[in-house]
Parts: sequence; structure tokens; C-alpha cells
Amino acid sequence: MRSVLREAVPRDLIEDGRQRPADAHIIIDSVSKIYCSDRGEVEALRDIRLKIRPGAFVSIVGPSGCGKSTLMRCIAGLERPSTGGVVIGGREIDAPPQNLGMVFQRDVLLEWRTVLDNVLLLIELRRGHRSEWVARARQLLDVFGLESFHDCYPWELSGGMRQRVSICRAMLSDPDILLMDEPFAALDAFTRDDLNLELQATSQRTKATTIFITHNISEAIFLADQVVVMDRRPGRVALVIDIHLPRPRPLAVKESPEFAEYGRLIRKTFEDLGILRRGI
Ligand SMILES: Nc1ncnc2c1ncn2[C@@H]1O[C@H](COP(=O)(O)OP(=O)(O)OP(=O)(O)O)[C@@H](O)[C@H]1O
Repeated sequence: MRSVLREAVPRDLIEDGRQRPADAHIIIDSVSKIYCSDRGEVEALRDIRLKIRPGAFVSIVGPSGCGKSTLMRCIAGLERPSTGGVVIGGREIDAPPQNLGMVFQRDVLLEWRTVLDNVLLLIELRRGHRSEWVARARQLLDVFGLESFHDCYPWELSGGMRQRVSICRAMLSDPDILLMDEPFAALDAFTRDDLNLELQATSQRTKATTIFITHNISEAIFLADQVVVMDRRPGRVALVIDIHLPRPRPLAVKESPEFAEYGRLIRKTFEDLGILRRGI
């Protein structure tokens, strides 16, 4: 297995000089998770070890039920590992850290609040001063193409627009760490491509350390500095692969031989694990 720390600093960090603080450095230290329920024990994760450097964009791909969301919840401090631990910025996580934003597969917007008020929700929950955040919230919505929708309600938006609002909400306080659990799974291919481009651009600007879960191998490669391939339950890391495609990446990069080679390697790993059927 190759280390996710192999490259010292990604290219784009060098170029514009901005770097996330060591607070965004994530160590997943031998994390295992066993759920106990009335129906018995479920071993969801076994001995996961990963080191994710500040500013990295890491995609996690794996079959349904291999523990991706469980791992995400452990990193977010929403779930305690059965053994091992998650260390962020040198501190073991036992509750959600302040400097973290999350985006889920379902957008969890509040239907009775406007788009702008949804983006400002967490600031209000943290008893921050709303007025200090309104300008930034509006600016973020504009960046994500929602300039005409600040005062609309979620039910007036398409699925892609709703997910853009969720991303703006997670990014409002400029988190050091962004966790995204299959955020685009429910979207059509065109909207997904659009959001992949927007996410790439934003992530290059903010340099948040990002962990992105997806079932989609092509999306995983397109977005990531590293792709983590997981084996089925109990979830284990089967492969970590560094993606050396230059940024910014246009959608056409998916047609390049290098991109195809990364795809082949990941698919072969899944075939060797018996998760994907071998092509004929
Ligand atoms: N709270 C829970 N109690 C008991 N078992 C659970 C709980 N949460 C998850 N599991 C089990 O742990 C395993 C991993 O679930 P998890 O949701 O983390 O997988 P996943 O890879 O995210 O799946 P998917 O891709 O389908 O969303 C599954 O077998 C699931 O049934």
C-alpha cells in the first residue's frame, strides 16, 4: 500500500502559497468498528490506517455496506471507534471538531427557511452574529450559481441547486476539513459534472482538507489527490493511489490515457477482491 503522505505538498499549494494549518492533518489510527444490536454484532470497519495531509482531497470508493459512512462518522466525531482512534491536528477526536463542515447525500435543508437562511443556519446554532456572515453567505451562493435564488425556499429548487446550497452551508465558516458523503449520488450526470467542476475550483481556492465518498470511480479520480479503495465488509483499505493529473482538470481529462489507467487499476483491484466481475 502506498502512503497518502507520499507527496509532501500538492502542486496547487505550492503555486498560490496558501496552506491549511496542521489542524487539518487527519490521522486515522487503526480504526475498527463493531456495531452491537439485537440482531448481533456487525463488524463494519477493521484496522483502517490512513494519514491525510492538510489540504489534500481524498476520495473513498468502495461497495455498498463496506463502512464508508461509518468511517466518515468516526472522523466527524459522531461515532466512537470500537478500537483505535482519529487524531485531527494532534488531538484525538471524541466530539465533532469546530473546524469541520459536512455534506450528506440528502441535502437536509429546512423547507421553511430561505436559501440564505439555510446557509446561515449553523452560524445561528452556534450563536454567532448573523449580520457578520450574510455577505459571505451571499458571495458563496453567487459562486455556486445561485445568485437569483437567495430568497427562494428549498422546495423551489432542483436537486442540484439544493445540493449547492448544502455545500455553501458546509463551507460558510471556511472549515479546515470538509467531509462529503456521496453528495452527488442522487443527481443526473450533467449536474454531477457541473458540480464536480465547481467543487474542484472551490477546493483549489479554499484548500480545505476534503474527504469525499463516492461509488463512482471516474468521479473519485477526477476530484482527488488520492483515491482510497475499500474492500467489502468488514471495511478495510485495499489500495491507496496517488492521482498525478495536473489541475485544474477539465472534464476532457477523463478521456486521457492517464485517467483511463487509473480507472483500470481501481477496477482491477475491485475485480481481484471479487467485488466487480471481470470484463470479458
Ligand atoms: N447504527 C448501526 N447499527 C448497526 N449496524 C450498522 C449501523 N450503521 C451501519 N451499520 C452496518 O455497518 C455496515 C457499514 O455501513 P455503512 O453505512 O458505514 O456502509 P457504507 O459503505 O457507507 O454503505 P453505502 O455505500 O450503502 O452507504 C453495514 O453492514 C451496516 O448495516
